[in-house]
Amino acid sequence: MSKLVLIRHGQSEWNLSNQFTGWVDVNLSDKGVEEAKKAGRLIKEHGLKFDQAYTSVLKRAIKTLHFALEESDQLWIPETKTWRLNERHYGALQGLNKKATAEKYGDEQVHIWRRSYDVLPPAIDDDNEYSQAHDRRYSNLDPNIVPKAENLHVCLDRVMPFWEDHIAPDLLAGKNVIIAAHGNSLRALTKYIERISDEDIMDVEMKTGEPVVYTFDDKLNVTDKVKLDD
Ligand SMILES: Cc1ccc(S(=O)(=O)Nc2cc3c(c(O)c2O)C(=O)c2ccccc2C3=O)cc1
Repeated sequence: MSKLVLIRHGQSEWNLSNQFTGWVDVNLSDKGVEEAKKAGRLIKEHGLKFDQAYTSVLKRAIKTLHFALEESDQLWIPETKTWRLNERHYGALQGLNKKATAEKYGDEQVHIWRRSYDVLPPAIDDDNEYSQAHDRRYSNLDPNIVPKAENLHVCLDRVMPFWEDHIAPDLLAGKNVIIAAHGNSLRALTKYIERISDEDIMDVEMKTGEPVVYTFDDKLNVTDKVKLDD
C-alpha cells in the first residue's frame, strides 16, 4: 500500500490580481503562504509521512511544498523539481488580466478557449517580458520542448512521462509521495488516476492549498481518496 498527496499551490500574487500566470514565476500571496502552512498542519494531524517529494520549477509550488513539509517536520525528505509539473503555458496571454484578454481577443474567442481541450492560445513572442525563452532554468531542454503556448491536451500529455518514469515507480515500491504543483498539471494526474474523460476533466478543479490523499494497492489501483480540510 502507498499514499500520494496532491496539493495545488496556495494563492499566488497573480491569482489575486486575476492575471494569466502559466510559466511566469510569481510568488505566493500572504494568503497563499497561510494556505500552504495550513496544509502542512493537516498533513501532520493526519500522521502522513512521506518518502519522496516532487514539485515544479516555479516558486509558488516549491514554496507551497516547503511550507507544508516544514509544518509537518519533513523538510528533510528527498525532493525533485521538474518542468513537467509546471502549470499550463498560456502563451501570449501570460500577464493579461480578464479585462485585457477580452479587449484584445474578444468575448467569443475567450469563450472558445475557456471550453476547449485542443485549441491553442496565441504563442508568446521571445521578446515578451513574460516569455521563458531566455530563462536559465530551461536552458538544458531541447528548445523545441519549451512551449510558447499549450492547450490542455498538450499540457496533460507532457506531465504523464514524469508519472510513468518517477511517480508510479515510487508508489509501486511502496513509497509515500507528496506533490505540490499547479491546477492543470495536477489535473493531468487526477485525470489518469481517476480515469476521467477529456470532456469531464474540464470541470475538475482542485482548491488551492487543500491536500488530496490517494491510497493505492500494490497494483496501483485507488482504494481510497480523501480531501483534508478542517
Ligand atoms: C485572467 C483571466 C482571464 C479570463 C477569465 S474568465 O473569467 O474569462 N474565465 C476563464 C477564461 C479562460 C479560461 C478559463 O478556464 C476561465 O475560467 C481558460 O482556461 C483559458 C485557457 C486558454 C486560453 C484562454 C483561457 C481563458 O480565457 C478569468 C481569468
